[in-house]
Amino acid sequence: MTDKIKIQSSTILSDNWGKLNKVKYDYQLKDGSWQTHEREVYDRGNGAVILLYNKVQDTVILTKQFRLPTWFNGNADGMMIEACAGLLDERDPEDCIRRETEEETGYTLSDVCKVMEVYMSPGSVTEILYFFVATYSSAMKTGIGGGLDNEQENIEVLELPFNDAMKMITSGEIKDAKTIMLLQYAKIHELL
Ligand SMILES: Nc1nc2c(ncn2[C@@H]2O[C@H](COP(=O)(O)OP(=O)(O)O[C@H]3O[C@H](CO)[C@@H](O)[C@H](O)[C@@H]3O)[C@@H](O)[C@H]2O)c(=O)[nH]1
Ligand SMILES: [Mg+2]
Repeated sequence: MTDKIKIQSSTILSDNWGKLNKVKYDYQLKDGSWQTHEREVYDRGNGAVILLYNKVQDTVILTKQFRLPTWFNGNADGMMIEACAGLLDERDPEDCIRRETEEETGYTLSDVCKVMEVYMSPGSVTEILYFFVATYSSAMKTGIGGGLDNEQENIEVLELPFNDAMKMITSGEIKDAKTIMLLQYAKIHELL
């Protein structure tokens, strides 16, 4: 914790699914002087995301689902193609992403590899996202996926050639940051 920050006040603007606070704080500059800032901070917890890849087939598993915030901001049908991801509960990120993968894609994984931790929107959202990769095969398919009915997820599971997925970044069909980061990670590290 830094001693360059002194919180003056924190006001809850919304406390529902996530918590939105307005925070007033003093921030010490390099020259030792202090400035007063006000920022809104949205806390909806942390998350985990995973790219499933198959070296033999050169394919990846992605998901497709409706994302309301994107529909409000230029995404005509609101559908997003994304790597499988979920919010963390009390379990650790690896346990969570294994469970999320089963729920959303129907695959039960063996080894998973954590590759990075990322603040996805550091100016306003507290979330850290834990990034994983894992190999999959048809033998690991133990369920139908699709997400939980009681969470109204309606997730479609896509199996795509890796090269097609990479081209979909350029074409704009894939516009989700975590998904682009994982596909590029796979390319840079020659996972497939
Ligand atoms: N009632 C209610 N339910 C919500 C709300 N927001 C989300 N939910 C429910 O909570 C579920 C969360 O599903 P997860 O699979 O656990 O999370 P995610 O939405 O896929 O989150 C992942 O992607 C996000 C966006 O990229 C990431 O921010 C997050 O860390 C994670 O990786 C959603 O499907 C939806 O049913 C809300 O405001 N109100
Ligand atoms: Mg999800």
